Amino acid sequence: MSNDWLSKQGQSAGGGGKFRSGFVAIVGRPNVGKSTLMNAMIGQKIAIMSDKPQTTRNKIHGVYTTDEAQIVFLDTPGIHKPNSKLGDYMMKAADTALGEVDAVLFLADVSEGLGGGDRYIMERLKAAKTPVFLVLNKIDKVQPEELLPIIGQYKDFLDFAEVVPISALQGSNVETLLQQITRYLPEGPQYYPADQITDHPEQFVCAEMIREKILQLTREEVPHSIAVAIEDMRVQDNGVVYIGAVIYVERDSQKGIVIGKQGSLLKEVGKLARRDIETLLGSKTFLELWVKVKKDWRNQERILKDLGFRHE
Ligand SMILES: Nc1nc2c(ncn2[C@@H]2O[C@H](COP(=O)(O)OP(=O)(O)OP(=O)(O)O)[C@@H](O)[C@H]2O)c(=O)[nH]1
Repeated sequence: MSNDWLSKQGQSAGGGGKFRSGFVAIVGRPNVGKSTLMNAMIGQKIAIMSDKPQTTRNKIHGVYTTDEAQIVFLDTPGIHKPNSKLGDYMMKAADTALGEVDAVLFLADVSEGLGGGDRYIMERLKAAKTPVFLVLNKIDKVQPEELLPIIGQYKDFLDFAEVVPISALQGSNVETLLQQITRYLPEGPQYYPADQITDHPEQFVCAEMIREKILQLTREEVPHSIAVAIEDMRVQDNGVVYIGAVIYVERDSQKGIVIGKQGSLLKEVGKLARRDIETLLGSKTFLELWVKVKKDWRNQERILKDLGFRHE
């Protein structure tokens, strides 16, 4: 099955004139709101969101298109020091993203203050030749007069091309941010059709939606050792999309938690995920879920590749 099996047909590119386009990376330590911002800008749920750190593991391209410009966003994995092979993959993906872009959005959580994680990332950004924006998120959590001194702390560390305070959750200043980014893009073609919001295969997005529901419904320490693989995805004769997905956990005890009493938790995961997937695909969906134990999958290269983690 090809990856773009559900992709919409391309539209004609955005003509000549002064059309601007380019690639923009979003970096920031875990939980600063990268996925929330991506969703606020693109206006559709494409990146997994949770209140647990380090859940954005793959690069997700979100594409924002207007009559004048197209911005292709790379949602980089949370940058952190690698402690397993999975960490290695994340670091490489992030570095690749930084080398290819027209601008970098460094997202920071204004309510948490400048921490070691922020410094670590800014240190790496110092080497970047591309303009770096300081995007201070979660301004809804602080008083306006607190903002300026905080901005000062960050500016002492790095020379930012622009500073834009926002609330991704409430959508404040997100429009301004998009306008500012557009000013930094070169003249260029429309890379993607206007109705395309992500160039990731729908399979990946569906798997992330399932993962998101598990994270929401399990309060235990299970989530970090969970991966979801879509094994089968096809349109049936009756027009219903069939999806078969396997949830990988590391231990039998985790399997029990994910399944729940008499399958209750898994059933709820399926119900909630199906709702989101139907909205994404715009068609009725039949979702079947299995839970399998794969010991220490995070350190097994082959399984990582099967699950779609790749060096590029
Ligand atoms: N109050 C407030 N909360 C926010 C805002 N933006 C994001 N959040 C919350 O912060 C938490 C983390 O947001 P995510 O978008 O998942 O963060 P992330 O940076 O993508 O996290 P990783 O996937 O771990 O890299 C969620 O609970 C969001 O609802 C904001 O502007 N204001």
